[in-house]
Amino acid sequence: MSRSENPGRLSLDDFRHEALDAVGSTNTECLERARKGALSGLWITAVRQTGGRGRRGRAWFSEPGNLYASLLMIDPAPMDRLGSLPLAVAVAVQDAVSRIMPLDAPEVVVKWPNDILVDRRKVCGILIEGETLPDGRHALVIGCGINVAVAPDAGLYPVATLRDFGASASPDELFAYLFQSMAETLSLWSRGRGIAAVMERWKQVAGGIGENITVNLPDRSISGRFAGIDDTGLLKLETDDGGTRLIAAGDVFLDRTF
Ligand SMILES: O=C(O)CCCC[C@@H]1SC[C@@H]2NC(=O)N[C@@H]21
Repeated sequence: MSRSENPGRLSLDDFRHEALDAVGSTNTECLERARKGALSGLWITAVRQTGGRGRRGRAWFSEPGNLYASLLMIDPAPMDRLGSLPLAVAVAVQDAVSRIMPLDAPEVVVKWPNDILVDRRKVCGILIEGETLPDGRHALVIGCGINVAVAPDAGLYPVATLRDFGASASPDELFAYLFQSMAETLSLWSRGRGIAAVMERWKQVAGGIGENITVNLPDRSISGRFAGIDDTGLLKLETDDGGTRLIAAGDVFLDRTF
């Protein structure tokens, strides 16, 4: 397929990086750049953020020592394919983090859809935000906060730093791996047929498949057996009544060690 038939398709050459010292939020900065005409593939990193944002409107600890990085994408895929984007991002982050971990460290595991865990503790938060630009294009920003050296307690999940497991890489060194893995993974994902390969990789690095889990939905919690994901990245939950529910969004809690 030519680029004109699929304008969102990314190639490795589209990715570039701008490093800042302090910024309000790297996600906000990317969205502002998009409004001024920036193209897909722009990474903004910052040593610290003065207004770092987490999911559900929570603040995100953003002092120096951790990695704060956001990637801008413009119309990366048709809307019906975007549900798999958070899982593709998780695949790339899992790969980058794995590369800086010592060989004897516990495995780096993905918890649906895109939490990154080591020893069942969260080491990275991912916030994907989007907006429609005045010219009708859709900007998406993928924001990654990785606990390299500091792990503030978020209350919801146990947390850890990569240093806790003996990783000595700096935020800049980790970013070099993230830049590479995100470019490779998203270039593949942005070609329609590449999604299947990325979803297969997600299953290989996922924790808890086959185990009992609880999913907190906005209005209630449901428990069941985590039966994996469908082709579009939806979570398949087998419930006690014998049915299978497909879940698009929710907070997953693993009932057991994996
Ligand atoms: O709540 C979460 O788990 C998501 C946290 C995402 C934090 C990152 S840090 C870089 C980017 N800029 C922000 O303001 N948030 C994201």
